[in-house]
Amino acid sequence: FLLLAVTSGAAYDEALRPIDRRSFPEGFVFGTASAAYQYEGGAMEGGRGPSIWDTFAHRHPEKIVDKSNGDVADDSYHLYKEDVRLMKDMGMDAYRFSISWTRVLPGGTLKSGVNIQGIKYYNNLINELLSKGVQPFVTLFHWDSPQALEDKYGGFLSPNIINDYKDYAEICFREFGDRVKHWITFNEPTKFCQGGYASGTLAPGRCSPWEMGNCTAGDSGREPYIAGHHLLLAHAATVGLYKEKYQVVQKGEIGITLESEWYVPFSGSNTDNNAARRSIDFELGWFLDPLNRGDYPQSMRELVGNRLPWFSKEQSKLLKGAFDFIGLNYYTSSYAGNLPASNGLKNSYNTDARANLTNVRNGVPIGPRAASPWLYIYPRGFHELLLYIKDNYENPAIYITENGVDEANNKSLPLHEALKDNARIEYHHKHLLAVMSAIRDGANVKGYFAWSLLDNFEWSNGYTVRFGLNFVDYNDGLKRYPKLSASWFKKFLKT
Ligand SMILES: OC[C@@H]1[C@@H](O)[C@H](O)[C@@H](O)c2nnnn21
Repeated sequence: FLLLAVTSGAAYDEALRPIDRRSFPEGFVFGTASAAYQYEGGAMEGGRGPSIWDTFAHRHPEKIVDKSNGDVADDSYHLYKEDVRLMKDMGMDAYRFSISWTRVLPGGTLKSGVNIQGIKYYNNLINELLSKGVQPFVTLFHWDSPQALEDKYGGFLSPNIINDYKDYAEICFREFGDRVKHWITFNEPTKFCQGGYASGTLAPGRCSPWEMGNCTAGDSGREPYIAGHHLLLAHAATVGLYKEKYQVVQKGEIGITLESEWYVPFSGSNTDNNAARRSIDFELGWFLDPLNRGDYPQSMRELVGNRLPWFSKEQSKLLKGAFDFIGLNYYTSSYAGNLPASNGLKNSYNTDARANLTNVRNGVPIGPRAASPWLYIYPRGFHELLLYIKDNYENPAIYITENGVDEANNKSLPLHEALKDNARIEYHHKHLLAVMSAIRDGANVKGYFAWSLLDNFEWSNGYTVRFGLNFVDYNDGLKRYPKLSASWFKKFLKT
């Protein structure tokens, strides 16, 4: 027992104990994840309307490292059957994908008309998945709001988005809910609000003049919180609709995908410990506190003050417990040090937490760095984060909806070399061990989705990094080639 206790405690760090799916609870779901704008392509095909990402990538190619966009991406709009074959071949139980709001409602609103070709595409994808025994996990919003609503009333900056989002969700419940039993309302609201409205590095690319995003408009100290507030109200309204009108008949479950890093205090000082806690509050608690207890974290109330909107009593009630599960995306961890409150700081979500975040302490990185500059490999953080959620948020049911690592898109590497992604095998192995040890410590984790099935359009990094278990040859018809990690998962999942 002692040996088990020792290995289970630090297994994800040291000994890479051999594991397979039988190391996880019966019924634990394994899958891969994707997103519409990053995979589908067919941006102007099949009646699809423009999203804010179409506008952002075309209007600001300078904001994308290789000036690329998602017009074609992996062309899953045409190649989805090949994608399903790959996941089936790995032995995956499920596939998490997102629906493009503007492929279903090109003008964003119900009144502007439903695009039958869009409904047809998603029916084809869902039916193909089910025919191969793969469960669909559907994200309704993965950052690609309708441009028409951005133009009409500023998208998530307006409360009008609440009803328009709810109408869009209801179309999806009605058209696909007989076969889709796992719904995710939003993907990573923190990243969407921070990237879209504080730093301006993601669509719609709004920020204050002093931020790095070189934006033409925005207010980094207010707009992230306004957008996040309306997103939470849209989530609550949609969960209420699903539970009232669809869940009893369709017998599905609904949740939201949140993301968080783990934060290690830079030093053992109290001020650094508090900075680490504030960092989690501003990243995870921003959305998980309202869902758990009906209001934002105390630290946000104190530090953001009158820039942080209030919930009415009724809204708090609608929000509290508005989920059957929490989707959690984990990739990396950082050191957090206290950032003394100084008058010189201009209001921005990016500095409101008063934390100085770094990945290196005294010259030593927290872990090996992947291709993306923000991704340092620290599996221990996954274990700590899962236990933190268990202990501070009443142990909610959790699906790991994304976990993964990237390598650089090295165009001079011959194909057979590019497929040797041993670093990705080690990453997933160590992070799966971290999940196992968290489950052993009582965390209620129900599934794990690797990001990502395929190499894809990586937002501001374009196609310069590769996150896929399967290689996509962008120079030869977007052909897919399983990397070594795909074979590793095939063995891991084989029973
Ligand atoms: O950066 C890799 C991936 C993106 O490709 C996903 O779209 C996004 O949900 C995410 N969140 N954290 N990391 N990721």
